[in-house]
Amino acid sequence: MPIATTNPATGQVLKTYDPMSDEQIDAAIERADLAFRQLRETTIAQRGRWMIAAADLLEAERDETARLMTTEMGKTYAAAKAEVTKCAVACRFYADNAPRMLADEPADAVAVKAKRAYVRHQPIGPVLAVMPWNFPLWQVMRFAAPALMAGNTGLLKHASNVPQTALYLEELFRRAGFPEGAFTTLLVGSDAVDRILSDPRVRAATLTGSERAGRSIAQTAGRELKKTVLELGGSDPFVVMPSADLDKAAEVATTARCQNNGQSCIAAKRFIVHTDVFDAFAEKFAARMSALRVGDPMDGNTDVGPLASEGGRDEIHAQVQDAVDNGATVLCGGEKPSGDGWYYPPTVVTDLRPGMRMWSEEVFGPVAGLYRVGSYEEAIEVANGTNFGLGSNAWTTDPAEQERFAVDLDAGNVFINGMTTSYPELPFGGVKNSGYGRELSAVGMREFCNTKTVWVGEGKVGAGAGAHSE
Ligand SMILES: O=CCCCC(=O)O
Repeated sequence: MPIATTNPATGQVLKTYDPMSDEQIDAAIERADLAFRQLRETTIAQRGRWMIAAADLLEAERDETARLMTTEMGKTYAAAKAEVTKCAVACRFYADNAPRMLADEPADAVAVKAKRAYVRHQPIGPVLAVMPWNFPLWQVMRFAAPALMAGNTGLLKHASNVPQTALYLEELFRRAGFPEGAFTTLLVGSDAVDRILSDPRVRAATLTGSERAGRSIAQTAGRELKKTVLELGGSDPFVVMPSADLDKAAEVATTARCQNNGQSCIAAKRFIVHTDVFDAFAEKFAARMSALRVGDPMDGNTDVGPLASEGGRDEIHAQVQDAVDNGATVLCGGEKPSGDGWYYPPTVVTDLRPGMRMWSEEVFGPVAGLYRVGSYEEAIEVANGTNFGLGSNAWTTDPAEQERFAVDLDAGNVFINGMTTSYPELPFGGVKNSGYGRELSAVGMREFCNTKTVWVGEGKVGAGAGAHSE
């Protein structure tokens, strides 16, 4: 894929970039390594001031940055502005909370026969971040803010269709005051990732992307014995039980499916509805999905903009067609529009069965699969009957049932009576083929830290180091 900005609303190529040469990549890794040595000597308070400066810049430049993202990948301008704001909030959150998250943790010195023992969290070095286009600023920020606050440096290999957003990020951290090389954008294709991660100066990698990309990076990291955090796809269930408020559930279901033009790993994708409320929910949901306005993402009245690529649109249409050819029913949408731009209408498909592509694959666009179930047990079986396990939603006002869902849903995130989303305060990640490791919160920040045990003895004969007799 060429490194280029192509406007999904028109299909027009606006700007292209040559990939960096091997020499340029080497020089960037060298700068990241040098910057790491510099950054680890700075105080957390200093890094916090730079992170706050990044938040200030993001807020001041919100509208133009949002326009850039909309032009590169088609999300609505309103959603893009909200994304910039979310990034600024995360910068402030990590500036404020990193001191607490990285503070030494005293251990029980007596129990370990020490004079003093504690756990220290130290940075590990340059981390490669391979990031997707769907939240081009946020996906990067949720890695970069905690990583830089911890004293690591970042090397970003962003998706090839968002090069201008990627370059903006490098500039943002530089202008905020971080040392040269602390955060670098590598304009490279995915063929360069193996080489970069194999470089001994690069200590770890984080990837948000497809299962295929995750397997590839995990293979390299395994060979090189490097830590990885992988956030891969999802086919999130959205379960609706008889006690649920159906109007609210249908409203949130529509947002949960069509947020970001349907292109989110944690978008609800499979709507699993108890038979007692199935018809009522289906009617409300299809009505809301059909009412969404599809169009120019810069227009404030638009709910759903174009998909990011022509290939992405062809893929979801092929998934819908496959279901229809095999006996599924389309309640709304399902027709590929002609004309410029890679638009696709909000679509609801029901009567899905195992063997259909929509049953087992992630659908990355505004297309919902609707499943009828007869009991709690069947709801759990369908919800967990996927190789993915990222987010999940359950709608029920019964407290006992809420507890059961929290335990039984096989996912990294369970949201009851609400939409799955990420918060800087909460860990984010998946199980099964949705990946491993966590981003955000203290858990995410420490993924790229050396959690170091420090044991201090008396240093005298008969006490301290080596005094363990058992
Ligand atoms: O594709 C993944 C989307 C994550 C969105 C979020 O962090 O809220």
